[in-house]
Amino acid sequence: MSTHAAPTWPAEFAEKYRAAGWWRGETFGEMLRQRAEEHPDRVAIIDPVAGSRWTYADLDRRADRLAAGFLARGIAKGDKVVVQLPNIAEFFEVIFALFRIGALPVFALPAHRETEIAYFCEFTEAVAYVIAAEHGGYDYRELAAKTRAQVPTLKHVFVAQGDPGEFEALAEVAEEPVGYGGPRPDDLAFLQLSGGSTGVPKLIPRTHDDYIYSLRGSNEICGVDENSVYLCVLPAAHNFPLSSPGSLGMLYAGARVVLCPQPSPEVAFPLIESEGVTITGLVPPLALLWTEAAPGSAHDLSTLDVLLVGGAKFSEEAARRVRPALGCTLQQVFGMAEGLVNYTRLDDPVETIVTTQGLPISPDDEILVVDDEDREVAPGETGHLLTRGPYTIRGYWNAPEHNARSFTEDGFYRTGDVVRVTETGHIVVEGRAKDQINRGGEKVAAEEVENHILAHPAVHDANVVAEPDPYLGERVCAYVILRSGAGPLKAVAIKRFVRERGLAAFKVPDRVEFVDAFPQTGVGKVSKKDLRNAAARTASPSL
Ligand SMILES: O=C(O)c1cccc(O)c1O
Repeated sequence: MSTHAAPTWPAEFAEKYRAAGWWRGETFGEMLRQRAEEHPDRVAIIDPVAGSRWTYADLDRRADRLAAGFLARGIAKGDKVVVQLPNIAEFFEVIFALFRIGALPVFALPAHRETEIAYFCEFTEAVAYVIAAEHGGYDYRELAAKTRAQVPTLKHVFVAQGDPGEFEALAEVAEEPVGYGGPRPDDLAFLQLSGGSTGVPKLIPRTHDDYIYSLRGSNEICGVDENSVYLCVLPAAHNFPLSSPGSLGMLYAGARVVLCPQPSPEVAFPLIESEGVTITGLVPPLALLWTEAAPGSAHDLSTLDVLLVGGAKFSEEAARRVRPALGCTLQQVFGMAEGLVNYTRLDDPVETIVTTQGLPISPDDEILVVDDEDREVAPGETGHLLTRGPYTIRGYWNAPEHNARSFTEDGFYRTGDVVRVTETGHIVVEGRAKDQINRGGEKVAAEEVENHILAHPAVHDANVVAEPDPYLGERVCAYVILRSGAGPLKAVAIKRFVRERGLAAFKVPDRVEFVDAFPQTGVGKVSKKDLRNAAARTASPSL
């Protein structure tokens, strides 16, 4: 059955999820077609910068025409297309065009640079790359030129917005729609990025059936209906704003998405007022900022019903301030692009909302909390979270060795999170076992950053750990041992070196400390725990 380059659900699980009604045989392409037939004139996407308000009929027609243009350029079912776009309406036009023909978007973030983009393109043998000409003061055409020179499979670069330069403008690609055989519901819909803890990012294969179920489940839990208006504040391709319940949840419900070009209260609050936004999702640092700004704001935020906060730990004190400041219900969300998503429920008692990360979406989400030997801990005890279910992957794309470590033999995903489950079944995140820094919701794999620092000719060894930050929660701290004989080096030289290797800015160490040796554990391994403690002791109170 499977043509996936990744493990998928065993037949008996697939049958169970279909019989339970979780997988309903829907695809994204058909879903949009249905919505456009049901309510063609309802507004689907608002892009305030471009001034566009696309109805469901508009989005449907655009996706069809672009799909035809992609097909005419030889982009076919199963092909990979790296999509790196800011929060603009074309993001949806592109991904629905790809969904329709069964080509797979690979969701890059605007913050990714040469190293990441070249890796995504090479690893997936991408045939096309979609960018905006410029965004946030950065020229993506230069990035595309470098990437194309490096990746032979990459035949097309499409520029969705701005001067295309040497590349093809997306607006020129559209053609009269043609017939095409779309994907099946159990085919892959796209590749999402893992927060990961390994040297290179892992790719997460999601199917139409499984992802659409997570949208339907999220919509129900978050009270989304056709009157909802979602403000997409975080980068649109991120799993959280895409699906929890996110933009795709809105399109599933026949609701409305307002694209926010920038997350500051100065930009977001006027949009909440003018568009009557009812629901949005933020990472904790932004939730803090909004909570501080709202009481003094002249803007009417009264339409806002629900604020989802997730991506990193949200402190109880900050959580308590959300309703008084913003006048809306807080919903904590603890999710992962690999699948499992937990929400506090809208009618949970306040104490539950401010102290837990909620309950899974599905009755068929299986949760295990285990010790270091994979034995279940006693109820209420803290341990490693393992999970399996109707929208949690059974393996990363093309990564058999990594999969053997990240999944148990019976298909549970090792999340790397350390949790406990309360008597009511609510999950409380207590920490993590994976070697990762959670920088305000952006997950940074320590090993990936260490590898880049190690490439510096003067560096003998490097260890990267999290240090506390009052705003981001955590930031990236690198401990570096220089080679004997290497001249003195400044911290900025390491930072610049890493940045110039073409790494997303959020991965560049915030602090670099030079040391003569690393603390060791009893068995002589580097003690990251001691390094984290040292970093915490010496961290400056703010950036
Ligand atoms: O990846 C995440 O952090 C995340 C957070 C909230 C909701 C999600 O779906 C997520 O994937």
